Amino acid sequence: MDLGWVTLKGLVNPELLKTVEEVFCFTTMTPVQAACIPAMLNYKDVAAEAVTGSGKTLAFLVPLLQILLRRDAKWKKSEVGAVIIAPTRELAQQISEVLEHFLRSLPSLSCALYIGGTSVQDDLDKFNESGTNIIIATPGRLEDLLLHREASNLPAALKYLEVLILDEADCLLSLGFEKALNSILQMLPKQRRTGLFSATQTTEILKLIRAGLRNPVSVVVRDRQTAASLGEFLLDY
Ligand SMILES: Nc1ncnc2c1ncn2[C@@H]1O[C@H](COP(=O)(O)OP(=O)(O)OP(=O)(O)O)[C@@H](O)[C@H]1O
Repeated sequence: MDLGWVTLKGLVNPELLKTVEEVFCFTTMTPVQAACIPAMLNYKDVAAEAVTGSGKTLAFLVPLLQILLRRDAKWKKSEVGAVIIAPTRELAQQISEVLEHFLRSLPSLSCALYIGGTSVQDDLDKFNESGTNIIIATPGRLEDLLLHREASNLPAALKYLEVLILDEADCLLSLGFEKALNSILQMLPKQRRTGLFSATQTTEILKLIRAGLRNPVSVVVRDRQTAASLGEFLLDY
C-alpha cells in the first residue's frame, strides 16, 4: 500500500499538500492518516481507535479543511463549518497551532479557540464581533456558549456545520464530559460528517459513537509506526 501524501494529489487542495510536505516535511502518511483521510473525504463518519502519537491531528485536519474548501460559496465569518472538541485546553491549543500552519495559505478560512480561562461573555462577544469558520473548543465552554442562545449568533452560525471532530474521546468521557457532549450533540445539525478519535474502545465510547456518528467506518491502529513499518491496521467498512 502506497502511503505517500502524494497519493492524495487531485483529491485535496494543493495548498494542503504543500503545507504537509514543505512546512511539516512529512512524506508518508501514518496508518491512521492513510485510513481516515480517504474515508472522510468520501463522506464517511469515522470512529478511529489509535494510540497516542499515531498522527491523529492531521488525520482529521486534512479532510476537515478539504471538506470546507469543497464548498463553492465562500465561507462567511458568520458561518461555522467545523467544530473540533478536545478534552483539555492544552490539547485544543496544540490542535490550533497545527491548524494555523494550514490557514496561513488558506486566507478564506478562520479559526477560533473557545477553551475557558475568560468569561463566557468574552467568548460570546468575540464570536459575535468576529465570527469564525472553525471552532476548537473544550466541551464545557462550548456547551456554555451554546446554552446562551439569546445573546449569541453562534446557534445560527452552526446551521452551516459540515464537520464535527471529537478528539481523545476516551479522555473526554473519563473527565466527566458525557453529559456536556450529549447536550452539544443535541444542539448541532445532524447533517454533518463526524470523526471520533480515541486511544481505547470502551462501552462508553461505543455509546457515544451510537449517539453522534452515522454508519461509521471503524479504524483501528494499535501501533504508532509510519509507512516504513505498518502495524496492525484494520479498516472495517
Ligand atoms: N505523516 C507523518 N509523518 C511523520 N510524522 C508525523 C506525521 N503525522 C504526524 N506526525 C508527527 O507525529 C507526532 C504525533 O502526531 P499527533 O500529535 O497528531 O498524534 P496524536 O495521535 O494526536 O498524538 P497525541 O495523542 O499525543 O495528541 C507529532 O510530532 C507529529 O508532528
